[in-house]
Amino acid sequence: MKKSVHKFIRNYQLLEGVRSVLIAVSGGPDSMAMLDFLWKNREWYNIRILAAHAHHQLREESADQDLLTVQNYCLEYNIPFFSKRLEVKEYAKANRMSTQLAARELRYKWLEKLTIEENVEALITAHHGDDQIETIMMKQVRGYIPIQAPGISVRRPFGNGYLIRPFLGITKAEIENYCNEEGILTRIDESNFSTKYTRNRYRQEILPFIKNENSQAHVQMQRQNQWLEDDSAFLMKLAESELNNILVQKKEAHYSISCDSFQSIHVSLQRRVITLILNYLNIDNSPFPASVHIEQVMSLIHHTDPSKQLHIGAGVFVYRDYNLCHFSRRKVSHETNTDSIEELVLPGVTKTAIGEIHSTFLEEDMEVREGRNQLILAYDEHAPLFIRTRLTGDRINPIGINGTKKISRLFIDRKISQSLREKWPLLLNKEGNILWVPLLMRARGVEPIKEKAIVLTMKPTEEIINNLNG
Ligand SMILES: Nc1ncnc2c1ncn2[C@@H]1O[C@H](COP(=O)(O)OP(=O)(O)OP(=O)(O)O)[C@@H](O)[C@H]1O
Repeated sequence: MKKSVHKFIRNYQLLEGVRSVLIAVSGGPDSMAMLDFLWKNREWYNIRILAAHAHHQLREESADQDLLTVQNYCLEYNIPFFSKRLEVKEYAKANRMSTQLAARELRYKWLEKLTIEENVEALITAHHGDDQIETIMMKQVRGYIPIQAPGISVRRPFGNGYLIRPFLGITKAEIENYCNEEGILTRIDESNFSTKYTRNRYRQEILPFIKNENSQAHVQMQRQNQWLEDDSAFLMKLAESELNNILVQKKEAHYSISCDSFQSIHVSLQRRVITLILNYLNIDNSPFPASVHIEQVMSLIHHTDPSKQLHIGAGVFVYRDYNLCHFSRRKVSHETNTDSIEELVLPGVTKTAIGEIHSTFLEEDMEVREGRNQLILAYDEHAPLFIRTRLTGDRINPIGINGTKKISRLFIDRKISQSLREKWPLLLNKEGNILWVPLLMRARGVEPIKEKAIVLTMKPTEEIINNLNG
């Protein structure tokens, strides 16, 4: 293991020009091994070592033990040690996110501040080769924009310096062996075993299969990821200069490009140009665009349909005007309009003809009961969400029934009046699939993924309640 890590650090020149590092230590075997390894090799690399531990105040007793484990090691070797109690629960509540996400966000914010204050060139985390495999597999399955590398970066800009991961070339088993051999005291994170978290399911189900096929899969994936990262960085640079060539107009919330010029560049750069523009317009950094948005814009530009306007999400609209393609950010109305498609406000309240749809992020202790008036779904898979009224040919894959059902048939079966049928909201996901006809039917296969799930609740008007009861 020691040899592999030295080789990895040398090959990627991870500590070149680095004089001091801050190691993020949770108390688990990975980061304790990192602390021990770099401490014992500090003279070889000529680096100053500092350590930091974030106390998330979640599982109080065990979190105190985590802190003590790291603190004791640092005391023993006289390593400068920093720790902070982070208000994770409050932050999660205020930002309507899971406690896991909140802990990560707060931790990285604090660590970034520390690296700047302590004037260190690098933050070091102990992500390893197994983490790399899990991350790549999760991204492949869940979906990501394949113009970037899917895995964990060996090095990326962070604070005034870099975030570095020297263990990406070795496995968890190698790290555990190292801890045993060196007699390092470590803590076990119980949450690593719960199948409630997506990553743990991959760790338990997918990882053993891959390792059985090729015990060096982590080395392969690490290399592939690095090559993809280098290729993407190069192509993105090219796309930036192509964008300048095809740009006809650029205003604060508006970009116009020439379709002819766009079509003359390579398809690989076309996708990147669209991504660049959509990202420039995405001021609040919501998780967007998705690859499906890029495909939609590509087809808008290639197959001229002048009447077509795309609503990408985050208030960004794309439309054509002869040889021009316009990208424009507008304010999204919070009330639905019967003849257009609107993005659902997340989290928030959207008024519809039959009542209000309340959307919130799922909290750990929230009581929810899925039914016709409530839907829970995975944010990453489905958002942005849209609502619109029915169109001819609309169908849903109902839960509990094989095959699809016509929305028009559903309205007839449930004796919804003709005038209400025209106003009834339908909920669609980013791919345009109908997920929910509020109060009437849910689609199959929209089970929540606990990491970041949205709860949608329809609060119908009195009139609708009476109508449905009657
Ligand atoms: N409480 C903590 N305090 C300091 N560092 C931590 C803490 N928890 C995790 N880390 C650092 O982050 C690394 C990754 O840990 P883990 O996989 O649990 O975190 P994560 O939330 O998935 O992080 P990431 O978003 O970086 O993948 C650890 O090896 C360690 O270096």
